[in-house]
Amino acid sequence: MAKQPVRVLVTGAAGQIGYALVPMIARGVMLGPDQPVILHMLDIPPAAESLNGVKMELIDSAFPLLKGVVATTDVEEACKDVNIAVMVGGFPRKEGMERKDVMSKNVSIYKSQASALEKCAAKDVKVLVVANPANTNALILKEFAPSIPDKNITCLTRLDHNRALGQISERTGFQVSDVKNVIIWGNHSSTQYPDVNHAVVITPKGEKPVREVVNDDEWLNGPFITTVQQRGAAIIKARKLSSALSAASSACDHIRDWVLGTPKGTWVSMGVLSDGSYKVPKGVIYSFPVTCANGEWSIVQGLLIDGFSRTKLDATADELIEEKEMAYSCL
Ligand SMILES: NC(=O)C1=CN([C@@H]2O[C@H](COP(=O)(O)OP(=O)(O)OC[C@H]3O[C@@H](n4cnc5c(N)ncnc54)[C@H](O)[C@@H]3O)[C@@H](O)[C@H]2O)C=CC1
Ligand SMILES: O=C([O-])CC(=O)C(=O)O
Repeated sequence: MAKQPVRVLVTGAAGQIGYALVPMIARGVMLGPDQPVILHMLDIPPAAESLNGVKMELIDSAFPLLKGVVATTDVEEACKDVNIAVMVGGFPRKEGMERKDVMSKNVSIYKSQASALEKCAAKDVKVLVVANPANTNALILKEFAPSIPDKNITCLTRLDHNRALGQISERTGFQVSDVKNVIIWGNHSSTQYPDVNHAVVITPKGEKPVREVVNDDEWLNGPFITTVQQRGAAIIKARKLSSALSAASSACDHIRDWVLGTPKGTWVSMGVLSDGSYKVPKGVIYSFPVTCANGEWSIVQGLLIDGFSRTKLDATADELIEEKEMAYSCL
């Protein structure tokens, strides 16, 4: 029997991530090749014409899985009965800015859209915040949508996770699909900590630790970390626009693994509400290693954190606490 369509909201759908993301969703990249979808697209009134153009292109693409398109500038209409909400709407940073520099513009959007989601979305809606500062926007959304379960509100650090996999693949010559279990800890910002201490490469001789295969701790503890931390800025410098296709692709990875489960023996990175695991302060949305099954994520427990890592986990937590205070002062 054919599955019932899932309603997927994309906010900021007339923007550049939106333009890359909606065809991926309509093709089944996010929810699988047998899952029909109805796309809900929200943008602001000045972008209404452009949003309608995206709707026209979706119709013209004749995607077999796409069972309907709602394109609107009315936030409540956009949120009505949605099962999944990918929150991309907001202002991107420009060259020379840190992600928290767009805080005052973006957190107020997340406060008001939290109320619309709470009022109109399906009760078990799963929310992924992409717009920056992603962790803190997700936190604000959580605080102002108290009836949405905390575990249903997440932010995107999968792009950073995928960037780390890509760097290890480039360095070692192994396929990116043969590298697994890197971790992004903390904030989606330049303080994030890309950690390879538990990562492995699948080689013809079996699984080997990334540290052994790379055999260059100086690179792993220095340029590797800063390259991943600064990759967003490097893309902005090169494109004069922020990452769009990689952000869209990673957003699909995030939701797909959350809904359909992570492969056995593999974890991914997701920004989720801290429960105090790994001595991370409670009450911030922090990126952890997680596995997913039956539509729920769980933080991977019991990983050894050495002194170098401890300092880095704490520094990115401190920044999130500072961002939380800054966000409240903007509201
Ligand atoms: N977490 C991550 O890994 C990444 C996050 N980002 C962030 O994603 C966001 C979107 O980036 P782009 O698509 O490049 O920007 P963009 O400027 O091309 O698109 C943003 C869209 O949001 C719309 N918008 C603004 N306020 C809105 C509101 N209140 N409701 C609905 N829509 C609204 C704008 O009209 C625009 O169409 C930015 O905040 C960017 O920094 C970008 C890349 C990666
Ligand atoms: O860096 C930015 O502003 C956009 C972004 O979040 C990323 O590419 O990681």
